[in-house]
Amino acid sequence: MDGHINTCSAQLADNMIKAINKGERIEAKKVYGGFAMDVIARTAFGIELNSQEDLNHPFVRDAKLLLSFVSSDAWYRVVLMAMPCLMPVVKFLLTKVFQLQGWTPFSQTVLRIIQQRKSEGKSAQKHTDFLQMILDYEDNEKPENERLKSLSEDEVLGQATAILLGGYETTSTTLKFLSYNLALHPEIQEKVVQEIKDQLGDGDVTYEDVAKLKYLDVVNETLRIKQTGLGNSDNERCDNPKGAGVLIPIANVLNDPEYFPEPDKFIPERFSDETKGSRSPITFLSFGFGPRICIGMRLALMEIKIAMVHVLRRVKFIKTDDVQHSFVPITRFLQVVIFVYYDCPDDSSKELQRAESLSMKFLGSGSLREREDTRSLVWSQQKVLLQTDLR
Ligand code: HEM
Repeated sequence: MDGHINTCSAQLADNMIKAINKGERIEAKKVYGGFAMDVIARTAFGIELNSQEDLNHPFVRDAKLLLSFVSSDAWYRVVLMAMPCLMPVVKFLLTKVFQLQGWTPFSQTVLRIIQQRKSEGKSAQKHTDFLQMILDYEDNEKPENERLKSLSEDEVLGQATAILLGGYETTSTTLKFLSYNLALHPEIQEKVVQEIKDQLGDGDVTYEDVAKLKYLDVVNETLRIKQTGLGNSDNERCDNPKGAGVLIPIANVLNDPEYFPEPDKFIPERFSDETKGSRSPITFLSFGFGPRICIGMRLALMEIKIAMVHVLRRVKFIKTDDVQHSFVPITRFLQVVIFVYYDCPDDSSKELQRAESLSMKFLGSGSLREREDTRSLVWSQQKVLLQTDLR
């Protein structure tokens, strides 16, 4: 898998160099979005593409359509957040009237790949992607009673879609803000570059190499200061009313001075082994916590770090005040008006109760604009134009 990520990262760095040679600024979300799409296409579906250059590839086109359809600005998500009781009406409209336009082309693409893999028979096992891993459950040669339950086509499709939806926006937005923060803090950028020089050679970056890059945990500080997720949930352990949505605004925990002194400052050393060890692990909620923690966390961190190594070996991010703010839809603000908060039963873990009380502290104060969760939604809309140069 790290081989696929290295290939995409090298493409990413090449594309940045092309922009630099043309004297252009780099629109961070565009290049990192292309990169995240390429990594998902290769690691999850075994499709080799360079969407950073070829936006017309059918996989990219279908995936982008689906992503726009399920985006958190979508009208039906806002309606459902405010009025979950309207679920049957929205479901009817989406399936019968609007025909799930975004969903159909993507699911057809994935179903085509599944059929092709099935027609390849045993030789399909040469594919090393996520889709093949879940398809292989069906080919399990163990005795029937020891066999893992094989997944239906719909389930395979559902899992594949979850990977696309979970891995695209989050990873590309994190890379966008990481680059932005490194541009704002040249001394931190140089420390990262020095660590890469000291710890690694020039070639591809392996999983083991990534573990050597301690200071590159600057990624975690980026996730803390400009978190990409709005909330997390632990439905299994909490006693929610049937049908209730659960969102824990993680931003207030990540910005609580009790755990992260001077929270508005960008200080990667907060994530050094010593400092990290002195905090409860639940204070870092960027990937969630507990049984529903992000399943893509390790992949995301590896992907982001490998990308940064390839880019920072060749490219320098330069400080500029020119960050453009694009239009923030009103739906984004509406979304944060409603939170259905859960009531933890007494037997839930202490950590969860702690997170709850931190969240309540936050929820009880401030105007809508000051609320951290609103800030995180606005941040994810920001367009960042990076000023770069050859290193
Ligand atoms: C920086 C990148 C990422 C961040 C910040 C992030 C964050 C999160 C968060 C906060 C959750 C919710 C956890 C909860 O409900 O408690 C989540 C769930 C999830 N993430 Fe990620 N994620 C990232 C990357 C990825 C990637 C690369 C993938 C897939 C390859 C992925 C797949 C998923 C899936 C499938 C879930 C749902 C898990 C479940 O409900 O059991 N994520 N992620």
